[in-house]
Amino acid sequence: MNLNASLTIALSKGRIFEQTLPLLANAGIEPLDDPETSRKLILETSNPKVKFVIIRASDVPTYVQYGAADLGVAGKDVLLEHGGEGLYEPLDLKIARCRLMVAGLPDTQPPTSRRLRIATKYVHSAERYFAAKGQQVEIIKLYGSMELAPLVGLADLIVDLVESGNTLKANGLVPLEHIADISSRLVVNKASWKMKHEAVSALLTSLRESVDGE
Ligand SMILES: Nc1ncnc2c1ncn2[C@@H]1O[C@H](COP(=O)(O)OP(=O)(O)OP(=O)(O)O)[C@@H](O)[C@H]1O
Ligand SMILES: O=P(O)(O)OC[C@H]1O[C@H](OP(=O)(O)OP(=O)(O)O)[C@H](O)[C@@H]1O
Repeated sequence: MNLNASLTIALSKGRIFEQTLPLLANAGIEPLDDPETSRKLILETSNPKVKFVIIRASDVPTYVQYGAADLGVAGKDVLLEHGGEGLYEPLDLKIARCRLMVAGLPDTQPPTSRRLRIATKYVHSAERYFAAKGQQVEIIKLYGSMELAPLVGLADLIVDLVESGNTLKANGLVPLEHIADISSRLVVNKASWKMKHEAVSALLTSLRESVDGE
């Protein structure tokens, strides 16, 4: 792909990097270093006009919103929390698919003397979900290992991602309510969309062809 402008793409290590790589490779973009072994945070690629910045999954929308990256790949869960300000979300890459769910111990009863406590990393999504149901809850913000919270009495329920269900099962929890289907999306900085439209469109077209299997 012959680009007329340079592009910076924000990616997170792990499943998003691994699953985005084949799509970018179809567009002729391959990293010159492996982020799993290199400590570099800026990776050059086989296309001299394209570089990757390697950041935390939940930081991707922020980098793209402020134009520190032109594009990024972020889970819909992360985008729902961020709110999407300053971003376009033109393509569902259909990778890193899972569900955002309410889960808990199988026999969970709503408490009578206090609000239901929900432990989650997804504070905004959980607030919106329970508010829409007209249920008053207390949200407890955690940064990981949500599955532990009901086991040690920190919360009644959790809101977390479920794929195979193995993590819930291993901890004696069950999925209870489905909040949203999640997959990763290509996000584009609104200014880059205008100023670098030709380059962004070329990449978008190529990624769309890969996703649709054309
Ligand atoms: N078990 C899973 N199966 C499929 N997709 C998942 C799963 N867990 C997370 N995802 C998706 O992949 C994205 C990246 O997840 P990853 O585990 O790499 O980052 P994280 O550890 O959740 O984020 P951070 O480092 O910012 O805390 C998530 O935002 C979500 O959209
Ligand atoms: O239904 P499952 O297939 O078991 O997947 C669900 C698990 O996957 C995610 O964690 P992940 O493995 O990404 O670890 P993390 O805490 O580093 O995000 C999520 O937070 C769940 O714990």
